[in-house]
Amino acid sequence: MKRMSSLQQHGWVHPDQDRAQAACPHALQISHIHHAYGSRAILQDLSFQVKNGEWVGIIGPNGSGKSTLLSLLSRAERLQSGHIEVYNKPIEAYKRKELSQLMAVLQQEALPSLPFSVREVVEMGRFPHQSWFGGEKQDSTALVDHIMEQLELTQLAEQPLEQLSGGQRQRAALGKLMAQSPSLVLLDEPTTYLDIHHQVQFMDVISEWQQDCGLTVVSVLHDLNLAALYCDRILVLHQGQLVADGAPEDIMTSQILSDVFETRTVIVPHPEVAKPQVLICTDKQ
Ligand SMILES: Nc1ncnc2c1ncn2[C@@H]1O[C@H](COP(=O)(O)OP(=O)(O)OP(=O)(O)O)[C@@H](O)[C@H]1O
Repeated sequence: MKRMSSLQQHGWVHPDQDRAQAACPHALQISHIHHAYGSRAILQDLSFQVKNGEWVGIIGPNGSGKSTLLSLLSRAERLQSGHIEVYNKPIEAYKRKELSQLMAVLQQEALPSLPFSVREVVEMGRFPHQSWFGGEKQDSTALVDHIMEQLELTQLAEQPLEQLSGGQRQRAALGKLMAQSPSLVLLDEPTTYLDIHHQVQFMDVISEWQQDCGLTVVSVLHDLNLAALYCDRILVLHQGQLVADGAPEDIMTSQILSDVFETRTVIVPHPEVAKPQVLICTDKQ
C-alpha cells in the first residue's frame, strides 16, 4: 500500500479523490499548436503528451518559445491554432475556478511586491477551494503550517512581501502554489533567483510531491544539470519547434546541445546517481 505523504496528512487534496482525473493516462495532450505574434511565427506545429504523474522539463535557447508554450498551457494566452486537452477535456471547456483547482502556475516574476505577509500569500493559494463566502469544507491551517515549515518560511511568516529578497519571494510563491494543492503544475524557470541550497530544496519538494501525490510537472529550466537530475523526460525547443524529446540520457548529448545552444559541452555521468551532467567548455583559458 502506498504510504501517505506528509502533505496528504496535512490536508493536501490527493488527485485520486477525483476518479475521472486519476483514470486519465495523460494530464496534457497537445496537438498541432501554432502561435504567432503578428506575422512572426513563435511556435510551429507542436504536438506532445504529458503522462499523469510525469515530470517533463522544457529546455531551449532564449526566445525559443518556452514561456509562450507555458502561457498557452495555462490559458494565459489564447490558443490561435491547435488543440490542448487537460485530463481529456479541451482546455477552453474549463471554468476559470475549475482549472485553478487542477492546475497551478509559477511565472518567472513569481509575485509582485504587495503589502501582504508571507503567510497571507501562502494562504491565498487556497482561494480556488473556497466558497463565495471565503470558507472551506476542510480547515487548511495545518496544511499551510506544514508548507511554511517545509519551505523554511516560518521565520518569514509576518514579513511583508515587499521586504523580501528575490529568492525568498520565489519560495513564498512556491508555498502559495503548494497550498493550491493542484494535480498539475507549470513552472517557468522556478530556480532563477535561488541559491544552490534553495534550488535543491525547491526541486526536492517538487520531486517529493510528484512521487508521493502523483503530481504532474511541466517546468521550463535553464539549468541543464538540474533538468537532467530531476526530470523524467526533456523536451527541447528550438526556434519554436520541438527538436528532441526523450529521457535525460538521450537528450544531454554534446551533439544536441551544440546544435541547439551553439555551445561546446562535455557530458559526464553524475558520480552518485545514474544521470548525465553537463560540463561547459570554453576556449578562453
Ligand atoms: N507579447 C509578445 N508580443 C510579441 N512578441 C512576443 C511576446 N511575447 C514573446 N514574444 C516573442 O516571442 C519569442 C518567444 O518568447 P518566449 O518568452 O516564449 O521565449 P523563451 O523561450 O521563454 O525565452 P527565455 O529563455 O528568454 O525566457 C521571443 O522572440 C519574444 O520576443
